Amino acid sequence: MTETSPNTTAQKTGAQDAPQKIRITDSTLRDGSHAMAHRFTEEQVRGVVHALDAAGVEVIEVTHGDGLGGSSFNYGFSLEDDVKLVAAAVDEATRAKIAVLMLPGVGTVEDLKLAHDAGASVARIATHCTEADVSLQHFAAARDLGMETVGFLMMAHRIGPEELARQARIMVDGGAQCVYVVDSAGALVLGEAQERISALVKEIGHEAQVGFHGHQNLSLGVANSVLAQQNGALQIDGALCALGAGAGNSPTEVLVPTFERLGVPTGVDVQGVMAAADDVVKPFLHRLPFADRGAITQGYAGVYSSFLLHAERAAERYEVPVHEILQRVGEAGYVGGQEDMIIDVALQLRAERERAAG
Ligand SMILES: C[C@H](O)CC(=O)C(=O)O
Ligand SMILES: [Mn+2]
Repeated sequence: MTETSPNTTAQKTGAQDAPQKIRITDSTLRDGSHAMAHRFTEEQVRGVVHALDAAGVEVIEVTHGDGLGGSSFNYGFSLEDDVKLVAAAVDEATRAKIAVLMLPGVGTVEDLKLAHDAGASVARIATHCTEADVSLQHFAAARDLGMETVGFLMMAHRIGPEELARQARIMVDGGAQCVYVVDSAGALVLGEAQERISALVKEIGHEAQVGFHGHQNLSLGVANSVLAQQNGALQIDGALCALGAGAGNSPTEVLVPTFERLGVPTGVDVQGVMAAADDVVKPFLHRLPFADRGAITQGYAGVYSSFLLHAERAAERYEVPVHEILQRVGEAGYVGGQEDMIIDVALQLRAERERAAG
């Protein structure tokens, strides 16, 4: 069975059978880019890739937090060019595949080609959970380039399991070999993650794999990942030290020993991945991802995790509480790409406060 073979074993075997191996994708160098305000250096990228590769992590994602082409005024400028960092990661890895993320419209097929030329071999194409159809030409291009393809249905809490499964079907018909339930807001609570994974496995599991990408805003990233695996997910995302948007991602160094204790093979060395977190990532962090009031509000109100730093900056500038901004952003239902609306919300709150003060 190849790494990207469908979930057939998960569907056919009984509970007593040995669990199928899952694949961990580490997103420290992509989702973690949000938490680092996109300031990763080449030296940091090399250090993280070296440690993850040595520990046996099979896929390492390296891109601006908002994917290829994300370096911009709206999302935040990268310190280093994405393609340069991808090339450094490819150079450093001895066995891991290097993945890139792209959001159609933020990045283009041309960006994907450049990343592929630099050695990236996995294309993760992300859309809002209701917009899978915008990914079709990008899956086709990635397949033409010979890349492995993964679909990312972001903000998966916003629609029900059956509708999400229909969107996953669109991605698979377009060429995705795996589709992820992406809990961008860290808002899915246990059974809600489980139901979405089950619906996708039922719809696409005989043709493609299903994955889960969690955020820790309600501290459920690891628990939701376990439930995802138990319901047939074969690809799980994590990040060292949880480095990711909002309160961060499911920590890779917690996922690996947890799955080992559950008897689920990951192929990753427990001590190696714990050392990667402690010795390589922790020393360069200015702040550890943490479920503070802003991040918890994101999980509670269903707000895109990547909005956290944008909201914190607006809160400071317009002197309004960050959790109030995020609560309003959640009520308004803004999605990735609407970062500028955070300023609008902060200005509204500020005006309301001034009116109330007379
Ligand atoms: C572009 C986003 O950061 C993708 C992601 O990791 C998520 O939605 O979560
Ligand atoms: Mn994420």
